[in-house]
Order: sequence, then C-alpha cells, then structure tokens
Amino acid sequence: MVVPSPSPFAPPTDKAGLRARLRAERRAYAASLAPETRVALEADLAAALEPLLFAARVVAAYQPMKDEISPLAALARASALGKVTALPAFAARDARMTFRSGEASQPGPWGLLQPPLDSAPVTPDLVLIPLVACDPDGNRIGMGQGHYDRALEGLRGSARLVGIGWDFQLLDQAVPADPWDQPLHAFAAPSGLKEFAR
Ligand SMILES: Nc1nc2c(c(=O)[nH]1)N(C=O)[C@@H](CNc1ccc(C(=O)N[C@@H](CCC(=O)O)C(=O)O)cc1)CN2
Ligand SMILES: Nc1ncnc2c1ncn2[C@@H]1O[C@H](COP(=O)(O)OP(=O)(O)OP(=O)(O)O)[C@@H](O)[C@H]1O
Repeated sequence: MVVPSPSPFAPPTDKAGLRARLRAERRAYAASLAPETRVALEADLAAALEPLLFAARVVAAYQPMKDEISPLAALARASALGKVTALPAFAARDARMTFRSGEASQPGPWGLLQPPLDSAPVTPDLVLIPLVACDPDGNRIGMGQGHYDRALEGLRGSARLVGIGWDFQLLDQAVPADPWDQPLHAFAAPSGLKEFAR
C-alpha cells in the first residue's frame, strides 16, 4: 500500500508538531508585548478568573516560564479573597509534582522558584494549569514530560482543572489526546473564560 507522506507545507496536526508550532508562536508573541501591556493582560486574566477564585477554597497556580502568561496576579487575588494558595514543588526534575502552600522562595527545576519542600502539601480544588495549546474539547498539550497529567489524575474528581494561556493558545483545530491525558474543564485567557463540556 502506498501511504501518502504529509505535505511539508501542511500545518501540523500531531502533538509534537503542534507543540513546536505553538511554542514558537508563544515565544514570538511574548517577545512582542510591551511590559505594561503584559501586566494589563495578566490583570484581565485575573478578572476573568474571579468567579472561579471566589468559589474555590484552595487555589494552585504556577511560577511562569519566560513566555507564559503569569497567573500570579490571579493567585494574589485569591489570597486577598482569603483562599489558601499553592504552587508546584519538585524534589528533583523527574520527581512527582506536589502542590504546596508557602512563598516561592527556593530554587526548583527549570529555573523556577518553589515553596520549601517541608511546607504543607495541599489538595487544591482549583488548579490553574500552564499549557502550550488546548482545543475546544479541553484536550491539552503541555511541555511534554507528563508532570501535570500525573499530578491531575487524582485531582480531577475533586478539582476544577483550568488551562491558562494567551488567547491564541486555544485552537480551533482538534488536539490529539493520549490515554493518559487529563482533559481541562475550562480555559482562561485575557479575553475571558471558556468552559468546556467536560
Ligand atoms: N510554568 C510551568 N511550570 C511547569 C511546567 C510548565 O509547562 N510551565 N511543566 C509542565 O509540564 C513542568 C515542567 N516541564 C518542562 C518541560 C520541558 C521544559 C524544556 O524543554 N525547557 C527548555 C530546556 C532547558 C531546560 O530544561 O531547562 C526548553 O524550553 O527548551 C521545561 C519545563 C512543571 N512545571
Ligand atoms: N499518569 C501517568 N502515568 C505514567 N506516565 C504518564 C502519565 N501521564 C503522562 N505520562 C507520561 O508522560 C509523557 C509525556 O506526556 P505528554 O506528551 O502528554 O505530556 P504533556 O501533557 O505535554 O506534558 P505536561 O503534563 O508535563 O505538561 C508520556 O510519555 C507519558 O507516558
């Protein structure tokens, strides 16, 4: 049987190809933002999340990498609303991710600060999740090491799983899902919150 090879000009539909394309888009977009524009977009993100923050008891977010939208304004808002806040912590780069309360005061993997490993582990009921891309069914592409898939497995019954990104990171096209992928309940971006049928 002759299997037609994909055109080198066709946009990617596989996970690795989509990850590479959207990582490049994210890098270019973040580099194009004036610092004050970026702060304003991150404030819009926090406003879009307000109803979810209000309803939550324990909110987990993440320390942003260079090109990611920061959820830290939203996390500060959660704290002001009296919620427990948490961040990921790793004993090693390939260790299981845990969510811990406390200031991000210690160096962790990937150059990101994290709470001390002896601070309290918490079980969030709202998780703000970094992503490279997602689709309207909540399928998510991350950085490709499965850290979030593994950590979210046990939380999806009891927590709202909300992907966070710049607006263009929610794609029109379907993202392929592997059996271990944990689908998102919603996506939040500066333009607002989109709930998925999950
Ligand atoms: N802010 C944030 N934290 C997160 C994630 C994330 O996507 N965002 N992750 C989501 O799962 C995990 C980290 N996953 C990562 C996977 C790959 C690379 C990576 O390839 N980084 C460099 C290579 C250099 C390096 O390893 O330091 C690169 O971009 O080429 C980074 C983080 C856990 N913490
Ligand atoms: N629950 C799990 N148990 C064991 N291995 C897992 C689990 N979830 C994911 N993995 C492994 O993690 C690897 C990366 O998965 P994938 O490409 O879907 O990552 P990702 O969702 O993009 O990354 P991340 O979740 O870190 O943002 C896969 O090789 C997969 O085998």
